[in-house]
Amino acid sequence: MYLDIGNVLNTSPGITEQTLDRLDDRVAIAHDRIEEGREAEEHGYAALNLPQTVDTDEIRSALEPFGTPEAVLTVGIGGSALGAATISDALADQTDVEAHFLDNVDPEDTAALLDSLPLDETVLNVVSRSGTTAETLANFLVVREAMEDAGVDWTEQTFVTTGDEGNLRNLADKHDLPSLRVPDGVPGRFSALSTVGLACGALQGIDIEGVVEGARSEMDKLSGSLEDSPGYAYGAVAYALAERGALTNAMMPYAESLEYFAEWFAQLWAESLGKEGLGQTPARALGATDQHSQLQLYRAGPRDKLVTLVRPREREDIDIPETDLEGLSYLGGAGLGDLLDAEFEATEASLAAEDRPNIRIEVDAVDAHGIGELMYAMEAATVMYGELAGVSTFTQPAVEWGKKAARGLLGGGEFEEADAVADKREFTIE
Ligand SMILES: O=P(O)(O)OC[C@H]1O[C@H](O)[C@H](O)[C@@H](O)[C@@H]1O
Repeated sequence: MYLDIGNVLNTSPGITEQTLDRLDDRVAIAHDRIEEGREAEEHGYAALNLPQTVDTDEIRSALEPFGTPEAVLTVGIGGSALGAATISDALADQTDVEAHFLDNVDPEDTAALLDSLPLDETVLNVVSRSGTTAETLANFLVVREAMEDAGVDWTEQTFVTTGDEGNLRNLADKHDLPSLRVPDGVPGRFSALSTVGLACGALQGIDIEGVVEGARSEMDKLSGSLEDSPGYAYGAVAYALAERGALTNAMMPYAESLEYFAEWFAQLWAESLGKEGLGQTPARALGATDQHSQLQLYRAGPRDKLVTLVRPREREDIDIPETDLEGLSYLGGAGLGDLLDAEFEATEASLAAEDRPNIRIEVDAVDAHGIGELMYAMEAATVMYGELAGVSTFTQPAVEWGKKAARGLLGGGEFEEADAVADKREFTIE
C-alpha cells in the first residue's frame, strides 16, 4: 500500500515537518506498547496478529460440506458483517456465487431478499461474536422459518461463526451445525481477517489466502517510525489533524468495488476512537459520484475535515469510443478508468489549492492482496490513533448502552437503560 501525506503539510488545518518529527517520537513509544500487547495476545492487540494466526485451511475444511452453493446469505451486524461484505464486494469478480448480507432488521427489505433467493441452494452463514445480538438472532429465526416453509432442511445449509458461549453456540451444538470459533482477543470490528470475515469469501471460492498475504505484508511494515509504516503513518497523521480541528474524515474511494470498504472503515474508526469527547467522525463518500455533490462542502465548507482519497493504480479499463460530437472529441481515445483517475487527481488538486488537508492511499489493484493490505493498514492506523489519543480503542460502552436499552424494551431482561427511554423529552411539531 502506498500513502502520500504531502497534502497535509502546511494546509489548514495541517501539520509541519517539525510536527511530523515530534509525532514520530510518539509513534515509536506507541509502537512499543502495541508490540507488547501483540506479544501477550492482549484483547484487541491480538487482532494485529491475525495474518499469522488465522488458519485458512481450517476455514476451508469446516466449509467443505457445503460445496459450491448458488448464494451465501450472511446474517450478522457491525463487525460480524462489514468485513465479509468488504472482501466479497472488492473481489466479486473472482466468483459466480452471490453474497447477500442481512444486517438490518427492516421487514420490507428482508421479505424482498427472501423472496428473491434460491433458498434450497443458499448457505446461511450466521455470525455473531457474542452470540446474543438481537438483530442477528431475529434475522436468523426469520430465515430459518422461511427455509422450513420452502421445504428446505436448514440444518443442512447453516454455518455458524461465534464464541464458545451464547445462544448461537448453544444452537450450533444442539443441531450439530458446522461451526467455527471467533478467535480470542479479537473485537468484532477488528475481526475481518479471521474466521468472522473470511468464511463468506471461502464459501464463494474467493482467494482468502491472498487477502491474508496482503495483510501480512502490511503487518511486516509495522515499525517504530511512521516513515516505514503506511498504516501507522495514516493513523498518526489523522490523529494530529484531528487535534488541530479536522474532526471529520471523509473516506472517498475511487472504485465502486471499495464502497463497502468505506462503510467498514466507518465502524472501525467511529466505534474505536469515539470516546471521552475525542474522535474523528468518518464520512462515507464515493468518487467520482460524490465529487459532484459533497466536494463543494469539502473544499469550501468549514475547515474541519480530512479527505482520504483511495484508488487502485491499475484496473481493467473500457475505451470511450471516438466521437466527432462537438466538444466531446477529447473523451475519445481515453478510457473510463482514465477519466476516473483524472477526476481523482482533480479532486486532490482542488482541495490542495484551497489548503484543505487530504491524503492519497493507493494499492496496486483491488485484488485479494490489495484489499488485505488496505484493511490491515487501516486496523493498524486505528490502533495507532487510539494509542496517541489515549482512548480505550477496543471497547464500545456507548453502543452496548443502546443494545441493552433495546433488549429491555422488548422484554429481554431488566435493564436500567430501557427505563431511560421513558424519560425522552418531547417537543412535537406537526
Ligand atoms: O458479533 P456480535 O456480538 O453479534 O456483535 C455485532 C456488533 O454488535 C455491537 O454493535 C458491537 O458494538 C459491534 O462492535 C459488533 O460488531
